[in-house]
Amino acid sequence: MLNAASSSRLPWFESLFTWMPWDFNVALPAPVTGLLLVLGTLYARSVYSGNDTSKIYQLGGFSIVNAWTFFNKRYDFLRSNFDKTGHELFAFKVLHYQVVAMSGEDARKTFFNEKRLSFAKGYQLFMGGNPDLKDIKMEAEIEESIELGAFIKRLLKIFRKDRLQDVMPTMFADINGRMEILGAEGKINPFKDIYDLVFQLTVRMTTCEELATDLRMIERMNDLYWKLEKSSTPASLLLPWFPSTARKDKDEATKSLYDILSHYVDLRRKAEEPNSDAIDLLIADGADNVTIVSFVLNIIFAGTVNTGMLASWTLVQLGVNNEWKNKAIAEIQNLLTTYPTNSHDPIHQRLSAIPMTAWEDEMPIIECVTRETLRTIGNGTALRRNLVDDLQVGGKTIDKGAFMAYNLGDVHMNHKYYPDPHKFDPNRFNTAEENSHQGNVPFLGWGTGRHPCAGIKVAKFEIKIILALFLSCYEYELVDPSGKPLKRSPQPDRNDIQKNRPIGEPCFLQYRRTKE
Ligand code: HEM
Repeated sequence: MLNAASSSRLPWFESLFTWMPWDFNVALPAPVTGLLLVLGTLYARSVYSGNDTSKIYQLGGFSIVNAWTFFNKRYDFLRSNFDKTGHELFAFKVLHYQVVAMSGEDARKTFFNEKRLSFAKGYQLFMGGNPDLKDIKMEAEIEESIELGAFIKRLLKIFRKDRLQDVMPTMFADINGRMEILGAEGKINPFKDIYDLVFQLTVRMTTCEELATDLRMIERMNDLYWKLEKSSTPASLLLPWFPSTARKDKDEATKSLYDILSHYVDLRRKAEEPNSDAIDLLIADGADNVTIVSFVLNIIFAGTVNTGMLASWTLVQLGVNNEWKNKAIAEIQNLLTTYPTNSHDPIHQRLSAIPMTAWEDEMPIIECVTRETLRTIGNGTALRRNLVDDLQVGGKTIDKGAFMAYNLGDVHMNHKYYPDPHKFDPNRFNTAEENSHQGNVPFLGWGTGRHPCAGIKVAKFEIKIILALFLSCYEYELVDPSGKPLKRSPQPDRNDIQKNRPIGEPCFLQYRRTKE
């Protein structure tokens, strides 16, 4: 018989199973509780035991616990174990997979520069959320380097400077359209509304006019991406063969996204006149539907997640830093004066007359602000897989097949490189300051070494045009859910591996339109 006195819950034990596909959240009889306490103690003892100093420090513990914390509390798991062990490398098991967590300068250099490490295989297992047509058996196996190379070649073609210049007025019109819906004053949640806007802009740049103007279809696609994110649980990623609900949701969402995009590709194939939209360019290159859809799905994922995150956080930071907000506004005003148009035109049209070169090279203030924002929030974990036998790091050997994890916070939150690292201070990146450090301060927000971000130009461009229009047309401040102004920006949830949203209650931008 179970009653309140004879049963209890063990939070740590429940936590082992919250990632499993079945519900284990039940009250336990006392004898079971006792047994679990013994097991729990054994587990705790074994966590840091039995290490050979010539080898990489091996964490003990149940691999299932490591799996759970590595997925759900990744940042805390890595940082706390570096602190506890005092080692620059430590290894642990996630199920039967060996993972080596790395920190320090030597490890960083190997991690980002060693050509025998696989980028794609690193992310495949431990990062979900992106649509993968292989899940629905719709992609041919191609050698990774060829596949990645072809992907980046297409990406650079779609995002060429002249294409961005051409599409700029339409993008400004898209942003303006959304702003008109917002009305003269109100409150938005940047982590929803700015994400949605970035999603729409990315669809605009990577698909075709027919889809980019169908807001209901864009919303449907956005919902499907959310479904993908939610279904990226440890169980669905580590046990893809297990028929969990999450796995089913993931496959269904991928299939629906495939069907939607494939429909638009067919539509463009049948069009009488080809145009210069991205899908038409890909068709003209001879790509089949699976290749086009796979490409577009991945770009929308890469584009929306990171760009949405950075655009939202930059607006949040400026919402509590008036000094930098005013400097950014002055920079935009200055560009409007340098590239004059009819001052009676609506502001979005005047901004779209600024040439691409100016967006890239003539906005040093906004560059510093976004870079500092990225430093303070860009603390995700980069992943690789070792494909060779004898990879040496710091005199220790990393086994063939092992996964490797490097958290960007190792640099971005490091007092050695960035004193008072939690302080938001764009001055760290003004050119004179950077020169005084002789370029020795590493910055990993856009990656480095063999896999630097291929979308950096387009991401920066999108963020700048959103900021330019928002800052030019609205007065705004950061407020809590009750509308009370916030003095400080919230902290990002560094364990939120998908989107880095704020910890705690949501924050809002309370705005008032001041210009048309
Ligand atoms: C604010 C926005 C963005 C940020 C902060 C960002 C950040 C990064 C980082 C840190 C890496 C390196 C990861 C690693 O070494 O493991 C990376 C790589 C990459 N990013 Fe971005 N990214 C952003 C936007 C984009 C966009 C918009 C695209 C595409 C449209 C994109 C495409 C890529 C690709 C393809 C790679 C891999 C490059 C390669 O393997 O050589 N990114 N990004």
